[in-house]
Amino acid sequence: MQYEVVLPAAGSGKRMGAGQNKLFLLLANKPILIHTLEVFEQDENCTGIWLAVKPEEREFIQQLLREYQITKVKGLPDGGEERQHSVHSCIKEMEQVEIVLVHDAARPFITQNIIASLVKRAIEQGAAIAGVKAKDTMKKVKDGIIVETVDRESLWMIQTPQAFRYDLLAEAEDVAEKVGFLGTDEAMLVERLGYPVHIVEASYDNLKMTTKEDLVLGEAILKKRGINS
Ligand SMILES: Nc1ccn([C@@H]2O[C@H](COP(=O)(O)OP(=O)(O)OP(=O)(O)O)[C@@H](O)[C@H]2O)c(=O)n1
Ligand SMILES: C[C@](O)(CO)[C@H](O)COP(=O)(O)O
Repeated sequence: MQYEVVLPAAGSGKRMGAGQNKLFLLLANKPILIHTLEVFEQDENCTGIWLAVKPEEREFIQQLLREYQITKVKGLPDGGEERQHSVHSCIKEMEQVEIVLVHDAARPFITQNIIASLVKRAIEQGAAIAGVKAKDTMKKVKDGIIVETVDRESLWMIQTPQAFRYDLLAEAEDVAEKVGFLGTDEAMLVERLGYPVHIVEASYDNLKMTTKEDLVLGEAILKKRGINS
């Protein structure tokens, strides 16, 4: 059940509006980035971590890794213009492993149980991603007017981790780069190859820290887990 994980951490946090990389913001007095890293550092099945970082932030992040005794990081490749490029830079640098997970560094509430379910399914099926069923009615809108209500029963809100056989994801990333296809998650790149991607039900707590409101929710999730500011 071993795997290596790619954590894209080279974003700009525009929607957070913090004026800095949102991963450096504190939740319960610890950087968001460290919360996420500690889940994988403490997972015995994780044999390596790859962090895509902004060059100008590399030294600060390396300092954080030392301060919080994160020992599994194998590389800190340069992030790219888009999230997909940041992930691809890690995939190109790492050596072939059986299973690779891609997980947003901005999702600090992931649990080892969900990770284990994803890795197991990826070993069985080749590709498996985290998600939760849509709770709200979803509609397509054009020019401010509803054009379609989408059947909610078939809708899932997709998260990370996304787990793949390494060679499958590497091929999908290479093909996407070659044809100039840009997706919002890794599964899209594998789907377009015609390969079935399986869903694993995760948790509504597996939030991505995106806007300021998420920080309040994040503190509440940590408090629920007995981790207080
Ligand atoms: N070029 C990019 C863009 C995003 N990310 C990472 O991908 C994850 C999910 O992206 P998102 O939540 O969109 O982060 P940002 O791009 O920083 O946010 P925004 O879109 O609000 O600027 C984050 O951990 C972010 O650091 C990355 O490594 N490289
Ligand atoms: C990969 C992802 O987290 C799945 O929901 C999401 O697409 C990332 O989007 P972002 O805009 O790059 O945060």
